[in-house]
Amino acid sequence: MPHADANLLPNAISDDGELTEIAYAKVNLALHVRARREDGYHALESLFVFAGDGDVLTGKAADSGAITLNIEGPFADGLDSGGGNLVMKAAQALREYLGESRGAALTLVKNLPVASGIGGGSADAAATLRLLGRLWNAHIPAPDLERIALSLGSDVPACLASVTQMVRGRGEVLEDVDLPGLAGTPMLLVNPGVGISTARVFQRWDQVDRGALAAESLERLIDGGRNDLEPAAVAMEPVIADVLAELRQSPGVRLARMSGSGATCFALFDDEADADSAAIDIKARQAGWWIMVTRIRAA
Ligand SMILES: C[C@](O)(CO)[C@H](O)COP(=O)(O)OP(=O)(O)OC[C@H]1O[C@@H](n2ccc(N)nc2=O)[C@H](O)[C@@H]1O
Ligand SMILES: Nc1ncnc2c1ncn2[C@@H]1O[C@H](COP(=O)(O)OP(=O)(O)OP(=O)(O)O)[C@@H](O)[C@H]1O
Repeated sequence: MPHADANLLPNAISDDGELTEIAYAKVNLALHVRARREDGYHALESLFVFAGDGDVLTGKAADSGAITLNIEGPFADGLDSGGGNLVMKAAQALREYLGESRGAALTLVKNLPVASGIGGGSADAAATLRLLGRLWNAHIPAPDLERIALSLGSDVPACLASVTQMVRGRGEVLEDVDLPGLAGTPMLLVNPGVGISTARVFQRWDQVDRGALAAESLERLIDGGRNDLEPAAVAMEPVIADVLAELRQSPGVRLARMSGSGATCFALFDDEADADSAAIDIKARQAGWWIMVTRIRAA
C-alpha cells in the first residue's frame, strides 16, 4: 500500500542532468458549484489541498529537439503517451510560448488513478511546466505561466504551486490559504476503480446554488462545506456511496467527502494510526479498490 511522507521527495537533479518533479494529487476539501456560466464552465468555490504524493515526472534534455514521453507505473496501462497526453500538451504549449526548439525525454510514473477527481492529469501538466521551465532555464512571468496552465485545464493553475488554496472562477482565481492544523494532516484516498468524466458530472449538476463556501477554519469547512458534485457522481456511479460509507464508519475519521468530480473520496484523520488502520480494514473488505495513505502538504 503506498504510504507517504509529505514533502519528503525533493524536486531533485541527478548527476546525469535528470530533473524530477512530483505531480501531487489534488483534493477538493469542499467544492461549491455556484452557477453555470455562459461559456459552459461553472463558477466554483473550492478549497484545494495537495497530498504529499503523486505521479513522478523525470526529464532530461534531448539533442534531437523532440519531446518524448514514456509512461510507467501502476496506472500506465491505457494512458496514451502521444499528443493527447496532458504532459505532451503542456510541453507543446510551453514550447510554443518560448519559441523553443530544444527537446526533452520525459518519463511519467503514473501512480494516481486516471479520471478520478484528484487531478492527476492536471498535476502532470503543471509538473511538466515546472520541469521544462527548469530544464530549459526559462524565466516565465507568473501571469503567463498561469495563462498557459489554464489553457490546459481548469485545475492546472492551482497545481502549479500545489499548496493549499482557495480557488474560484473556473479554477483560475487563486488565493493562498494557511489553515492552522491542516498541513501534515493524515489523509486516506480511496477510489473504487471507476473512471468518471468531469464534463458529464457537471452536466448532471442540478443547477441549485446552495451557497458560498466559508473556509476560514477546518471546522467551518467540515460543518458547512459540501461537494456539490457528489449527488451527480453518485447517481452515475453508485459505488461512490459505498466508498463514503466505508470511510465515514472508520474509527477516528474527521471528515469524509468526494474529491472533484469523483470517484475518489478522501478522509481526514487526526491520528496517522487511525488512517493506517482504516486503510487496512477497507482493503480487507474491498480488495479491488485503490487506497493511499498520505498527508496534506504544507501550505
Ligand atoms: C471538478 C474539478 O476537478 C474541481 O477541482 C475541476 O473543476 C475540473 O478541472 P479539470 O479536470 O481541469 O477540468 P477541465 O479539463 O478544464 O474541464 C473538463 C470539463 O469539465 C467542465 N468544467 C470544468 C471546470 C469548471 N469550472 N466548470 C466546468 O463545467 C467542463 O464541461 C469542461 O469541459
Ligand atoms: N497524464 C495524464 N494523466 C491522467 N489523465 C490524462 C493524462 N493525459 C491526458 N489524460 C486524460 O485526461 C482525463 C482526465 O484525467 P485526470 O486524471 O486529470 O482526471 P481527474 O482526476 O478527474 O481530474 P479533475 O480532478 O481535475 O477532475 C482522462 O480522461 C485522461 O484520459
